Amino acid sequence: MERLARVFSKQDELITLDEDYKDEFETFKSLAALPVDKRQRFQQLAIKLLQDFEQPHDTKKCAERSRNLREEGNLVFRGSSEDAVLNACRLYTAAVFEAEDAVDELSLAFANRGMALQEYGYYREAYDDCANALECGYPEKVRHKVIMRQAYCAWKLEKIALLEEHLDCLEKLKLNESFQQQLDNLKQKLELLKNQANEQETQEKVEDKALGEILTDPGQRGRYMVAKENISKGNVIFSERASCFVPLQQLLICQQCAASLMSAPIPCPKCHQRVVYCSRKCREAHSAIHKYECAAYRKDLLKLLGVSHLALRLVLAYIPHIMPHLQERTSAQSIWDEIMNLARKPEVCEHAPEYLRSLRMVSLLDQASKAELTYHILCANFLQLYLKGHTDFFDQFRSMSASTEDWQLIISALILRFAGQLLANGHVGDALLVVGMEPNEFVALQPDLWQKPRHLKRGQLHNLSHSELITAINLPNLSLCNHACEPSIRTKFDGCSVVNYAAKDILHGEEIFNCYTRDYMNSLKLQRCEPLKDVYKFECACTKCTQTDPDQNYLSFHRYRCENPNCRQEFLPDAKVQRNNLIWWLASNIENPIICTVCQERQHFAWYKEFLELIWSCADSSKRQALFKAFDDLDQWLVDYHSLKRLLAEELVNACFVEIDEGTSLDELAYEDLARIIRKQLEGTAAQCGDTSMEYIARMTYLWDIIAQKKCRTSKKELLEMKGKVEYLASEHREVFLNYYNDFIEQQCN
Ligand SMILES: C[S@@+](CC[C@H](N)C(=O)[O-])C[C@H]1O[C@@H](n2cnc3c(N)ncnc32)[C@H](O)[C@@H]1O
Repeated sequence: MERLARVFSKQDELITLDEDYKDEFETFKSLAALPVDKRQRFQQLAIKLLQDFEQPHDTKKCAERSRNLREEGNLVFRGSSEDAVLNACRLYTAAVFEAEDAVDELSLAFANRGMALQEYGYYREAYDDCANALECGYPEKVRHKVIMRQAYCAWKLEKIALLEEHLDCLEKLKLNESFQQQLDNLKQKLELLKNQANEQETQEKVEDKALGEILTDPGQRGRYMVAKENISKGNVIFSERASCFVPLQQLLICQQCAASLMSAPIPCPKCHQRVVYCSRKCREAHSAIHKYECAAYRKDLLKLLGVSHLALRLVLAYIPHIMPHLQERTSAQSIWDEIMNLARKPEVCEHAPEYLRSLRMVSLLDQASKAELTYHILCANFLQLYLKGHTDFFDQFRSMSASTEDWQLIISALILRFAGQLLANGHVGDALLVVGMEPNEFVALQPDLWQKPRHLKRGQLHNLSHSELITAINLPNLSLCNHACEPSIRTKFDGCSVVNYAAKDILHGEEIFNCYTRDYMNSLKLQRCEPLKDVYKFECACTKCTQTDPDQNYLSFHRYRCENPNCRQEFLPDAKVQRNNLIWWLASNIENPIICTVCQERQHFAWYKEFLELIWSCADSSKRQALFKAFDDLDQWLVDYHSLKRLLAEELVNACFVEIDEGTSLDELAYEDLARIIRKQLEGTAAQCGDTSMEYIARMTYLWDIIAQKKCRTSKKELLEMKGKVEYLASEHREVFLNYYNDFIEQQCN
C-alpha cells in the first residue's frame, strides 16, 4: 500500500489537472500530451512498481507443504473419529491450496479430497475433484480408480450421460477383479436409472418480474423508478443478476457466483490462493475475466485499488459487447465519441443489455475533489499499464482499425469512467458467515457444525449469525432507484443476484426508493446528510428529512427514564446538546454524556457497568440468574425498544451461548429466560430494522437453536412466522435453514 502511495504521490507531482474537469477521455488525452520525458517518467514509475510487485514462488516448497497436508489428511481419513471425513476434507483442501502450481501434488490432493467428499455425500463436488485430478495429470496407472469414482458420483447425481461416458471409458481399461465387480454393479445401476426416468436438467427459471418503470427528471434527481401498479408489502418488485462483482477484503468466495458456503473450493493454482470457485462450471464461466486478472492477483495488487478493481471487471466483461460497435473507428477520439453515443441513447426500457445500462449510469467525477480525481486517474492508468505489460488483453484489438495506442487511451478512460460511475452507483452485498473463522477456512468443512451435507447439527444454527459485507457489486437496475431515508425496498442479496421486495405498500405511480445510507430509524438526519453530500453529491429532501422533527423516529429508540430520584421523568435526549451522537456506550464517545432534558442532570449509568460485569462472569449460574434479572431491570432506565436494550440482549445471549457451546448445561428456567430475552430483542429489532432484516434473521437463529433443543415453549404460529423469514435469505443459506427447520423444529409444530 505504502509503495503504491509513494508512486502515486510522485506521479501526482508530474501532472497538472485542468481546473474544469471535461471527461475521462480528455483527461487521458492530456496525459498523453505531456512532454515526452515527463510522460516517460510518469509511466516508468508505474511500470517499475508493477515489476516490483512480483512475488517469489517456490514450486518445490509448495509441493512439500501440500504432500505433508495430504498425508496428514490420509491419517485422519483412516482414523475412527466421528469427524474424520470432514476433517480429512479440510486437510485435503489445504493440500489443494498449498500445492498451487505443483501439478503432481495438486492432482493427488484433488483425488484424495474427491474420495473424502464422496464418502461424506458431496457427490457433485467429489465428481468435480475427480475431473480436477485427471486434468492435472493423475498417474496413468491408477486413473481407473478416479474414473470409477466419477462414475459412482454420476450415478448418485443421476447423470445418465456422464455415467455412460465413464463406464465406456472403464470398459476399455484392464481392470482387476474387484474393479470389474464395481464396474458391473454400476452398469446395472445405469440400466435401472434409464428405466426410472428421463434425465431432466432442472433449470431454475428465474422469473424476470419488473413492477417498476424508469422515468427521467431533467433536474438533479435524473432517472428514477416508479411503480407500474399497486405493489403490496413483501411482493417482489424486480430481481437482477450481476455479471460484475468483486469479493471484498479478498474473501475467498466463488469469483463467479459469490457462493460463500463452499464445501470444495477450487483455487486458481497460479495466483497464490487468492481466487477460488465453488465448481468447475463457475471456474469455466469466469475464465474470460480471470485470464486478465490472474497476474494481478498473483502480484496482490488488486486489493490496493478499491473501486477501480470493480471498474476493471466492467471493462473486461463489457469490451466484447462494445467492440462490435467500434470496428470501423480509426481514431481514439471517434471510438470515444461512439461509446458516448451509446451511453447517451435514451433509455429504451429495462431490457437494454447490461453493458449499455452500465454505460448510462451517472458519474460524479466532475464534482470530485482534486485529490479524489487524481487518485482514480492514477488507478485507471496503473491498471491499463498492467493490462498492457502483463497480459495479452490488447491483442484482441489487432483486427480493429484503430491503433493499440488508441485503445490504451480508451481503456484507461473507460476504467476511469466506470470507477466514477461506481462511486455513485456501486452496491455492497452481504451474507451470513461464521464469526471468527480464519480467512482460509471454509464454513461447510467445519466438523463441529455439520451432521451431513447442508444439514447442521442440533444447536449449531447460531453460528451462522454473522452478517458481513462480502461483495462490491454492479447492479445497474437497482442503481436506477433514487435515495430516500425511508426506503421502499428491502434488497435481498443472493450471491451475485438481488431480489427487491416492497418494504411497504407502494401505490401505482409512486417513486420506488432505495436507501444509500443508514435509514431514518437508524440514524440522525445530520449523520445521513454527510455521506449523501460527500459521496452522492445531493442534499436529501425526502419526506423524513423535511418533516418538522426529522429525528423523532430515531430518537424513539433512545428514550430514557431519568436517574435523578427527584426527577424520574421520561425524556428524549436533545440531539444538538448531544452533538448528534447518542451512542455514549462506545468508548470513543465518552465525552458525550447524556443529559436529562427535564432536570438537566447528567446520567451516570452505573447499572451499565454492573450489567457488563455480570456478562463477564456469566459462567457462574447464580451470576447468570442475576444477569437475567438485570436485563429485566433495564426497563427502569431504558424505555420501550431502546436500542441499547437490544445491544445488551445481544451481549447477554452471545455470552450464554459461549457457555452452552463449551458444554455448560443451563437449567430449564435459564433457557426459558434466554428465549424470553431473545424474543424481546427480536421485537426491538423488528421495530427498528424490520422483521425481515438480516439483523432480525441473524438473532432469530439463537431462538431456533433453543427451540431445536426443546428447551423452551413455542407455538405453531411463532414457528411458522419464523420459517417465513427464510425467504429473505440467499438460496445456499435458505437450504441450510430449511433443513434445520425440518430436522429439528417442524416436529414441534404438533
Ligand atoms: C444511484 S444514482 C440514482 C439514479 C440516477 N438518478 C440516474 O439518473 O441514474 C445516484 C444519483 O442520483 C441522484 N439522486 C439520487 N437520489 C436523489 C435524491 N433523493 N435527490 C436528488 N438526487 C438524487 C444523485 O445524483 C445521486 O448521486
